[in-house]
Amino acid sequence: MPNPQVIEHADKSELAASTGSRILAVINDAIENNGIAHLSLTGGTMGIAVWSAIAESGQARTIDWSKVHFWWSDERFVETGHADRNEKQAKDALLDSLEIPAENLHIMGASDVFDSVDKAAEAYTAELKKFAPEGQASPAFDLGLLGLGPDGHIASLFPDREEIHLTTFDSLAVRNSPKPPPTRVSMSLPVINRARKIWFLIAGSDKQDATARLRQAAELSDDQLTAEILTATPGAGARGAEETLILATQDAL
Ligand SMILES: O=C(O)[C@H](O)[C@@H](O)[C@H](O)[C@H](O)COP(=O)(O)O
Repeated sequence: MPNPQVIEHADKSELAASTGSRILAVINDAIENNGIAHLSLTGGTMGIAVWSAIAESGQARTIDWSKVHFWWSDERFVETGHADRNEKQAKDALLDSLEIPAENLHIMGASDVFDSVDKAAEAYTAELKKFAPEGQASPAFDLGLLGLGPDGHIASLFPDREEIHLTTFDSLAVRNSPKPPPTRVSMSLPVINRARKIWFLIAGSDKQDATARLRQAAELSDDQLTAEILTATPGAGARGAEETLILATQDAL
């Protein structure tokens, strides 16, 4: 896999606007080449800001949204409609205003739908499998978007814990998350990495330390990424098959 590349942006709004345009270009390409696009979304400030930027730009109308599938790399296990839900934030920012068939929105289970977070995680593993090519456990995403926490986490894979080391293509239940809310569902790293492109969206000076660690790891080949590096900075393990971009604001670098 090629090593991650850094692209610097002046500020959050430039990062959101330019990433929004890039996302639409990836979707167009995927539809042109394969007739379908699979995107894996993230929550977090920038993860939502890109959808608001697309909404403001008016560019959304250029896409046939019936051909686009939305997945989430993690979700908060709270009830449907709760303001903490990553899917709710993305819907409010843009998705609800588009003509997307309900079956294209692959939403991780909410606490009013599943009586345990384990069942919500199992259901997502099954949903991924349903859309996987023959012999695979999940679809290959055309694009996976990721935020990076100030501690170096991605999705709900946090430092100094076991989850980042899971090697199966599953979604997993996360309890006692250091970032609230405490109960979550997350894709495992192998599922996240089944992506042609992975883009980190990173803004703000509180991300400097984590971004520096990510950039250090970006110099390493896949074989050099040790368990120790992954434990300290889970984001270091995320790499797309064709491309990994660190799209960041100046103050995050
Ligand atoms: O569920 C979550 O909390 C997010 O998916 C998480 O992984 C987020 O992307 C990062 O924490 C960055 O968030 P910010 O962009 O808000 O700093």
